[in-house]
Amino acid sequence: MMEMPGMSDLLDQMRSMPPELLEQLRQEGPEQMLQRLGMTQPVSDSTMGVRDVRKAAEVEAPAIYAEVLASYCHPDAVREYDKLRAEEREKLLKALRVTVEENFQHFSSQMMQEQLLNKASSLKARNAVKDSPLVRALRLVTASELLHPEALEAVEATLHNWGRKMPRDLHVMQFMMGYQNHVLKFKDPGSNKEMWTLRTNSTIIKPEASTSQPRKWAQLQPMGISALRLFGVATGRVLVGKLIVPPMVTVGITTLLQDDLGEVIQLGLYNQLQGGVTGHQAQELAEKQFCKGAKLQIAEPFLKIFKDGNQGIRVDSPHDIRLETPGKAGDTIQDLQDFRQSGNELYKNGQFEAALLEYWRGLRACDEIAVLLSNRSQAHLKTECWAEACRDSAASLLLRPQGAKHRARYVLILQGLGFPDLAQRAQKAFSDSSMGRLEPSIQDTQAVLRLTLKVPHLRTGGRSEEDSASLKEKGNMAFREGKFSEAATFYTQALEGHPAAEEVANLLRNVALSSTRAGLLHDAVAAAAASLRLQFHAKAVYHLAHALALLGELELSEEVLSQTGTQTGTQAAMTQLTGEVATTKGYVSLKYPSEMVAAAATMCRWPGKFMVDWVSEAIVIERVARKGRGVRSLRDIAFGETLIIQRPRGSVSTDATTGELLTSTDTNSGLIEDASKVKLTSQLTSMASKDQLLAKVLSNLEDGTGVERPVMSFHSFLDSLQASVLPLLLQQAEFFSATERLELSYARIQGVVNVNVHGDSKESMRNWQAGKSQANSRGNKLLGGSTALYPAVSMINHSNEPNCVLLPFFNEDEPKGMAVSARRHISRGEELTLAYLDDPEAVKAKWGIS
Ligand SMILES: C[S@@+](CC[C@H](N)C(=O)[O-])C[C@H]1O[C@@H](n2cnc3c(N)ncnc32)[C@H](O)[C@@H]1O
Repeated sequence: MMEMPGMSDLLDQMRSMPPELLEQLRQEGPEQMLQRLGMTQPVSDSTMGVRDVRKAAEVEAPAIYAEVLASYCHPDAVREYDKLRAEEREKLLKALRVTVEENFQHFSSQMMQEQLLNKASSLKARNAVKDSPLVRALRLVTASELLHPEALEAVEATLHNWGRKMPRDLHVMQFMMGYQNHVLKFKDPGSNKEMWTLRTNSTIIKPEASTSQPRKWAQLQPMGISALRLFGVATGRVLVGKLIVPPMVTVGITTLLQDDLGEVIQLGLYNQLQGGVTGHQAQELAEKQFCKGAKLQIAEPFLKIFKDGNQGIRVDSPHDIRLETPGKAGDTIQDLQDFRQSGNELYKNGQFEAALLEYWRGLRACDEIAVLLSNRSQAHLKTECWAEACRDSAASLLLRPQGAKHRARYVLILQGLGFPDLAQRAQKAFSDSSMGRLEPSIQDTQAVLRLTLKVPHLRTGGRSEEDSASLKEKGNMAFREGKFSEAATFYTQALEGHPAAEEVANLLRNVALSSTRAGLLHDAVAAAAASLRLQFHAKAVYHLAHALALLGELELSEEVLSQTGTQTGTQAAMTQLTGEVATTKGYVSLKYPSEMVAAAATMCRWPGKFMVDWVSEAIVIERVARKGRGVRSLRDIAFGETLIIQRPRGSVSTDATTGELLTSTDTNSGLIEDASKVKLTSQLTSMASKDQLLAKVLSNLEDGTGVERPVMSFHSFLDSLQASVLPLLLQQAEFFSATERLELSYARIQGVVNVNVHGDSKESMRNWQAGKSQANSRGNKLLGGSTALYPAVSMINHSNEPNCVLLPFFNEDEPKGMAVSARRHISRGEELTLAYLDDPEAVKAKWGIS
């Protein structure tokens, strides 16, 4: 990946420009300014994909690029081409086109900027360049007057070694030179790393099957680098190697992998960092996760030629790699504190998923605490204190999910509590049984939470003088003698006296907070509840009540809050939370009154902190002729009635003037996607590999392939309590049976994003907030904007004369949520519709809807 000159450079240059030139640029507006940056292609201005662009160029391009290959590239590359099958040749020529077009834009923009700075007159048209294969290739997409001879020469120079296999040492040396420049810029305190322009090209990615079944790693046959075939997927094979350089990050991670035979190959790893972080923020994270020395397995690798001309493997789906990072996972107090600190740093940067990984790495090393909790749950089980037993058992499973004894105990306890369906589901999840799916009723899950969370949180009593190990031994002895209550008391004392207990409770509280921020609400509940089994802390109660309220469990949240009492420092926050939960409960019981929603929409501000996913009982998802699924009314709906309230299930906002200008181009379609959409796709891809609930929601959304998705209840599209997550356990794959786990490919998620997300430019959001325009008259998002997914809202089909209206709510410039209201009376049985965009032509181009 090549790094591009920053937009900030241009802005800085503009400040030092002659006034008349500056005025000329201002008058030209942002579109032209972007063109001067070399972005001459059309921009995908909103939410869903554009279908046909540059068809003429598509027809002529292969022949012209075959000429480019023969005229400018090394004979080795031509020989490689000759060896390929027709469809692989086509891909090679497309890869060449990506290099030519992207490098040309890069060099042109560099020259344009230099000239802008040096003399205004250079903006005028220049002499025509001589005809050549390269010029003919670029004329397919660029006006003749924009072809700078210097830029053409620079592109030509980059083609000499394009597509050739490079000797190992040269490859490493070239990489390290690039890395040093990259890191110097990144780590130089003088350079403004907030302002980088980052480009990626997604024209040639691995063709992926649309299956969402987990990959069977054990069945893959190992292979070496020499067995890779250009533009082919090594089906049924796994490449194993070691990373031999530090990672270099722009949009994806570029690094080098060496196999057992000492051969080296470049890797382009996308969507692999926790939370789908990209850009400069990702460098430190990548250095941690993809450090030199890490062992990597790549399933069914795909070999291509990158934009920089190097051969290499591109990986887009997190499920395609397995990584073993060297480093500690110790359980000393210092280790735990280190994990907490590094997690906290990431949390401060807003990298919640990455922070969670650090916290969990620490927590998963806490065997002794897990055993004590498990022993105590066994003691409670014997005395049939099921609720206590359940909480301890779940807490121990968070620390040690694979422990067979811990798992068996959890199943027994659910039975003891009186919930055989839940127990059976847990049994299936833990035994990876392929027997049919079982989803217990949501009422069962709610009931277990009500029972278990009623158990008072343990408050630290007086500590015993004895050390934890001998107290545990005493507990074991009491247990063997059948004195189960006594055993439980000894285990409690052993936990209180354990040197790591406080740190584990701290880590769990941090998990609860980060999980809430990352939208992993079941995880937040589980972690907060577990921390309270080790130590009473008002903050843990707060996190627990907060996550429950966001899940829509308002009464349960109130019950938890009522158990707290007061604690200095948190009382104000608790009082506020209690008030907010009560207010939200009022809104829900009144079905979000239309006056309240309308008043909030006028101000663009949602009253209070909470927005809880909610859908009116008046609407239902059904199959609709020729539209897939849609939403229908079950009764007459009054004008203004609120129908859906939803928080985004993933949302990204960007501002190119204060941050990165990140774009992704698809040379096939000629589209440039903006930063917020590129980042959201990456975020959802990474998150869905950790979060089974999100994976399930995404797998049930349309992805543009024409495959019919099942009719589901609205409930399954809401971020609310879901019965598929076992009580007080996590929404991560390890707590779901292998047959139920979903592994969604990047291509699938990209399709879902194209069809379903809502996006807006910064400019249009501000106008909307100032009451100046409609929210769905989008502007250019390249300079800044937001993209978010609202799964329930995206069930509603489009109409040019819609009967519903979308009301967006913002928190500063971040989308906070969406309301759908009736914009006129809707009769029973009518389909609900929204106008995706105001312009019918744009709707036709993007969704093919006329
Ligand atoms: C955001 S989704 C709406 C829900 C979708 N029908 C489903 O089953 O998931 C957008 C997609 O729905 C379909 N669609 C929406 N409005 C339509 C209309 N008026 N006519 C035909 N298809 C429509 C198109 O396939 C479009 O890509």
